[in-house]
Amino acid sequence: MTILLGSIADDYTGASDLANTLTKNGLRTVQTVGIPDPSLVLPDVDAVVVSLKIRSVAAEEAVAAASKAERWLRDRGAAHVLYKICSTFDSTDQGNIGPVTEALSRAAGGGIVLVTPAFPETGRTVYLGHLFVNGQPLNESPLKDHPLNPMHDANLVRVMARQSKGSVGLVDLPTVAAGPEAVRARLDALRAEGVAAAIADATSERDLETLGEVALQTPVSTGASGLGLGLARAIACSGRAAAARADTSDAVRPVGGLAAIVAGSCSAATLRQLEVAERSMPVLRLDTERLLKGFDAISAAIAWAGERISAGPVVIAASASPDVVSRLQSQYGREASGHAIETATATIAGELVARGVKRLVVAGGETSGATVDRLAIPAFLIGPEIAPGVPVLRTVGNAQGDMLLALKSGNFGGEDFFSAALAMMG
Ligand SMILES: Nc1ncnc2c1ncn2[C@@H]1O[C@H](COP(=O)(O)OP(=O)(O)OP(=O)(O)O)[C@@H](O)[C@H]1O
Ligand SMILES: O=C(O)[C@@H](O)C(=O)CO
Repeated sequence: MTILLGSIADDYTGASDLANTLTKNGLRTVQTVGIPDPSLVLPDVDAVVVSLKIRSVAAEEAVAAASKAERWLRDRGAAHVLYKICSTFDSTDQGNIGPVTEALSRAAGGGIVLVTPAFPETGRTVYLGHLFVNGQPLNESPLKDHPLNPMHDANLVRVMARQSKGSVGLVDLPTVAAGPEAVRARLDALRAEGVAAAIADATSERDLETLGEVALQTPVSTGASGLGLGLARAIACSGRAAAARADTSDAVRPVGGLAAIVAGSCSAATLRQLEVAERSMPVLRLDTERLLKGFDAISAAIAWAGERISAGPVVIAASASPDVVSRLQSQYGREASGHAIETATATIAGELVARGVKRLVVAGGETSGATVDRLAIPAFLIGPEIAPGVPVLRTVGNAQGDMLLALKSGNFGGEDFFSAALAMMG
């Protein structure tokens, strides 16, 4: 297998979002969880998205894991590697977008890296280096209250510079609108000034096609699914992708079994989706305060689910509003509370699967990462899209046999996302 496009995603939901975009834009794609074991049989594909869980770990750890994945992808022929970050640029002043981007660029021999989290289909646009989320500047959007990395600055040139050793420049919208030649000329000029990374504006798919065409001729880029769209279309236009079109129908063959939803995302979209789910499904709200005090919330949740799940899907959620989250964090610490709750939600998901759940929806990037690790799933085939950025996934190579999953990024999906997902999972 020769990979036309390699990607390293900093979390698992982001990986499935990207894999969905690449598939929709003509690349046969597989999502692996970490670097696959050599014994894992992968289908013949154009693109591999290696999912890592490195968004919120120490920068050195993120760099080490991403560097290993880059080596693996390059050894399989990937001439371009996209570092998939969140479309809301989730990170802190310590990283990890800057340090990982710099490490990947160094490994590829240096040069300027094009960076854009723009993903207009989900309302993420970048203008004059400022990120907007559904029309609101990042720092005024719900991301200001993110439990792990609250975003307080919409100026990505500044945000990226604070977490990078090299300097950061801007490719502005008029330049992008002028087309690939203008973007190349701007990157050359920035490189001559010693700039190591350039935030690129984009507000439309056309801008992303321009950026994808330019990025594809460089070894590394950093961005969200929008840049993936540009890269995929550039590869498809070059005629290098296999004649066989990406087909998602096989991935949703029925798997039977029970269905459940586990949510650890405290994002505004998830909170609304849970309210709506409460009208049609049993929803258990975990008492996270008691959980952190040592109460066995896991056994209680499993017992609760056991009484209901044979009658239909159940929802178990740790999710809470920003004021409740910040109260808990001030008492137990941001990392400690996040980690303890992720472990609890993943354990609950694992117990539900052990009791016959085969169709599972998980809300939240960190929550999905902990759950997929707990289930030891090595890879996913990409099924049809439930909502922009969220496909149905079919497990590959896991001990439980074929399962269907949906890993929902916190802010993705309409208010009826949960029932829409379950309807597509049979
Ligand atoms: N009630 C709560 N109080 C404090 N923290 C919570 C609570 N419920 C969940 N958490 C933690 O909040 C974090 C939510 O992050 P997660 O990445 O899962 O969701 P998200 O940020 O909405 O999703 P994404 O990263 O895809 O945008 C997790 O660490 C989770 O354990
Ligand atoms: O880009 C996004 O917004 C998502 O794929 C994601 O990474 C959220 O975790």
